[in-house]
Amino acid sequence: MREEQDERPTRPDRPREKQRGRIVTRRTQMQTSTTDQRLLDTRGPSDWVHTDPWRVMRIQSEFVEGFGMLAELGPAISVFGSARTKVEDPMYAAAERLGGALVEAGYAVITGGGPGVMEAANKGASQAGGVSVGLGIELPFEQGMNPWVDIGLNFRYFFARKTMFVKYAQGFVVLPGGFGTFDELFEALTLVQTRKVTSFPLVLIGTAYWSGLLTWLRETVLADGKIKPADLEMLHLTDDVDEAVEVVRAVEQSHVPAGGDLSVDGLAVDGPNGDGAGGALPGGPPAQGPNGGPVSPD
Ligand SMILES: C/C(=C\CNc1ncnc2c1ncn2[C@@H]1O[C@H](COP(=O)(O)O)[C@@H](O)[C@H]1O)CO
Repeated sequence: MREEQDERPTRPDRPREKQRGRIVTRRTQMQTSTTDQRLLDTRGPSDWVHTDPWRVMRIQSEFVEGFGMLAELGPAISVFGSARTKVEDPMYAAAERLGGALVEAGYAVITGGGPGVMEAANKGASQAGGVSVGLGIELPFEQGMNPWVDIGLNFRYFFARKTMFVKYAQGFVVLPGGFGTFDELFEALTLVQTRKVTSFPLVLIGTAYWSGLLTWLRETVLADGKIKPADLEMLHLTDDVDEAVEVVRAVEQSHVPAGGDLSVDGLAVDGPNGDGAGGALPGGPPAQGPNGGPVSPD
């Protein structure tokens, strides 16, 4: 290995010095060991592996591996939902159908790689002959990847994993879930609302499950002025797996920014009340961009 630390020739008018990159050291600050020696000498204390600078390297490696694995994935949709959904639950069957339908529509399916809805969506995707991706997370109660993940990567850090869900997907479809699912949904909502991502459909499957949340968002959060009417239009609510896939396709093919008018090619992307308004919420306002107009990509 090449030595990064050069000792400069001594000049009578200057103290001896060593240079490490752009750092110059002299007198007591000059290290006598070389970089290679310090790297290869394993006899020192190992506390450094628990320090933040070292963690930064591990975090960086998660981004590098994630980007490397997913960069050539092609169009994909991230599917979220409860890790606790049982095989007998109708939502398991819905997630399985969704995985297959997304593959038939030309998408890879990305999940958290765990049990429940994740497993079902991976199963549907894999059995349909598509690309079934699992982005697992290290948890205290380790579960391992579900058996239907065909390409998997395990993460230590939630935030690195969450970047992959957004960066390599064209949209999210979210089935009933708990805190983990809410976290993923609300992160996406924030990213769309703040226009960090554009043309990003967010579809909720399960009207009975999600209606209470949507009512609260409209009657409390919106009524209290904490969000704008158009913010609610980012969400599309349905019970129909095929409609969920159509919403995703319509947004992607039209490249209409998320939150924009989703009426495309005669497909009125509709709320559950079938009023053709394009809004997700019963009685919600008609679809338009967050500021009443289209959103320009960065
Ligand atoms: C809690 C159980 C298993 C945990 N295993 C998980 N594996 C992978 N991803 C997970 C897991 N648990 C949560 N997630 C992520 O959050 C979402 C689901 O969370 P929820 O609270 O269950 O809604 C999911 O989309 C994952 O990304 C039980 O067996």
